[in-house]
Amino acid sequence: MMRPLFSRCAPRAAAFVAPRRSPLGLFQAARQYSITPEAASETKLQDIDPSQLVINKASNPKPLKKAEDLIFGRNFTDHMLTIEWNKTTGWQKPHIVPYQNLSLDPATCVFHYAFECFEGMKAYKDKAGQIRLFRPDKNMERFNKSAARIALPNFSSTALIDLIAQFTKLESRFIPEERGYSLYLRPTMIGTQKTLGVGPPGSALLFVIASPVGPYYPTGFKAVSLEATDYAVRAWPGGVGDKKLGANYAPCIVPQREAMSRGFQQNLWLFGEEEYVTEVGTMNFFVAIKNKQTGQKELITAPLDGTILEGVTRDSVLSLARERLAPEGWNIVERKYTMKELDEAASEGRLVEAFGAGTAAIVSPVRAISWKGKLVHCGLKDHEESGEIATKMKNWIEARQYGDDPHEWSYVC
Ligand SMILES: Cc1ncc(COP(=O)(O)O)c(C=O)c1O
Repeated sequence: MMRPLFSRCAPRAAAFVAPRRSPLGLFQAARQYSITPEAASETKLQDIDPSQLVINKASNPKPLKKAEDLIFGRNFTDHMLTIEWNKTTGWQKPHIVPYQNLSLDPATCVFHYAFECFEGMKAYKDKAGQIRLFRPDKNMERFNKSAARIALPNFSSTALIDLIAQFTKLESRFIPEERGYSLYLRPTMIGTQKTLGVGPPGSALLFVIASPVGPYYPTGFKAVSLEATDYAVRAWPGGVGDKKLGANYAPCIVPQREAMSRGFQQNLWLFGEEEYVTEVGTMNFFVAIKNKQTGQKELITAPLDGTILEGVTRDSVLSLARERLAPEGWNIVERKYTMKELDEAASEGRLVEAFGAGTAAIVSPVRAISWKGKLVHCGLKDHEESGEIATKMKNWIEARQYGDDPHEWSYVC
């Protein structure tokens, strides 16, 4: 019988460990993650220390699934990375243990008040067989921001990247060699204190699990159609829609199911009376439009105003567009735009293409959007499944993920 993971969980009286960061560093961390100086003082506790990693290997390695049988998020590797935290001593020794159930008291705060945040990132195998993480620093930055917003502890990004790299290397046999395959990594943090009192958790667990995944479009791009949701909102100014909290996701399922029941693959989230376009399902959204006045081509996406997730792919698309499309005459714009504006551009033949952007698919071309009872066509011809920019972006980003285009975004484990 395996030892339950939480036998180590009770806070212990331990020696005080001197802070690693200067007081100025602590203040800056507090500002960066919008946490109070009191919360920042928690960083005086032990930070995550990769040199203390304890590895307990699985005695029964799992048989590998055939690459073509992989279903997203259904199969998991042999191990998991776990790191416990408590408010008395901070982060404990990291462990890599056999993949196993968690044992939690029914009164654990995560079950009652949703103290949970997570990340979604991928590891790729390059032609030389090396394992590469794509922009893990971005995921760690967002993970820390999400955790701080729900009173979970922060940690050193570089320390967790180091541990995720070690964990990923240990699981490398699960990453198929073929192009398009990868290992989806799910860093997760939960509050583990046993209490029904509503307050900051006194203990937490950070764990990372991994699931081998195949190409999102095994037979090439398939453009999707969307339903604009006008009866529910995903996020609002001052809310938490820009954080990757589990609590943001469950309420999105019903509108998504509604859209699917009417034959649309995803729903498009609008905001406010103006019906600003924000995100599509669990992806950021881009549109390419010819400007009405100047005729200039513009690649537009909603700004980071707190109502959309700060997607790593969104940032990659913007950065590549500024590097490679701007010199060709494209204007790259982060601004608010409305569904009415899209409809007008479509009816005047100025809507060139639209696509979602996220880790799962990289880009997801959009054929049409159902809005106020009509279909807004997004520029694809009937026989086309992707526009030019979506296709280029997928190729450019993939080249960096798989190391064909060596770049600092790719972290060799
Ligand atoms: C709501 C939401 N928006 C956007 C994204 C895209 O983010 P990323 O590019 O970091 O995967 C995600 C990804 O999980 C998401 O859940």
